[in-house]
Amino acid sequence: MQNVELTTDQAAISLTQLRFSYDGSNDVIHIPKWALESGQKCFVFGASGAGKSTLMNLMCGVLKPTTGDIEVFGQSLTSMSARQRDRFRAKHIGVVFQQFNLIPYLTVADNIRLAAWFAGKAERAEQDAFQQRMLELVAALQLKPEVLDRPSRELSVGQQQRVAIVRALINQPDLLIVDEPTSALDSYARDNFMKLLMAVCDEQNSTLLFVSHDLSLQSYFDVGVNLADINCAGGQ
Ligand SMILES: Nc1ncnc2c1ncn2[C@@H]1O[C@H](COP(=O)(O)OP(=O)(O)OP(=O)(O)O)[C@@H](O)[C@H]1O
Repeated sequence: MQNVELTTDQAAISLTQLRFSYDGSNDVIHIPKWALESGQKCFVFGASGAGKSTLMNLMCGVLKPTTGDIEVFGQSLTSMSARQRDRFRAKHIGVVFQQFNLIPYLTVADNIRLAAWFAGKAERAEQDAFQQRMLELVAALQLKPEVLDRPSRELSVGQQQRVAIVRALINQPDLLIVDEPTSALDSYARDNFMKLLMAVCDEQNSTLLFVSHDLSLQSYFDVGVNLADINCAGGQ
């Protein structure tokens, strides 16, 4: 898995006979076939408990399928070890989890640097170009540069959300996967956030997979998928 160059002319995500269960017997996910084209912005929606977070965790390699295959830009996550998947994710996939997963006592800048560190680019995190890109992304997401020196626990939920996006984008991921990030925001802040997210993805040529139960967000995306339409397990 070392230094694999991804070919972005193929599907960004390809699922084949994908099954997953938490208890070893009841499938939460069973998707016979599904693919997302490279460069698309895809909205995956479904009711609470439908399996959205589970699917997202499978696609980014945090969970391993019970059976079936997941390919990301032609690389099979299922044939990788847990360590290889972690490294692959750090290099190629930006992930924003529901709870953002920022380390509360670290400054915002250090939280962002960690992403470079996990991608095996620790020295890059100390370089001027990295600092510059961090400032550009912070500005693009309408955060003040002073925020970089504050512990992340001091930030509002909306600010933490935007920091989580900066951290997910700092390694210029080929694929950005975002889980339900707008639920804590009011409708004005949400609209603003969505426009910023789309602009930054366009600028970086990142394929976007965005998971939510909020159907009103669908208009921002090229493709909308109701999880119930592709998931034969049907969720709970
Ligand atoms: N760690 C876990 N162990 C066992 N069951 C789980 C676990 N995580 C989720 N589940 C179950 O799997 C099903 C799908 O959950 P999941 O969190 O993927 O749904 P979701 O669509 O993301 O829901 P929500 O919109 O409420 O976040 C649910 O029935 C849930 O109870």
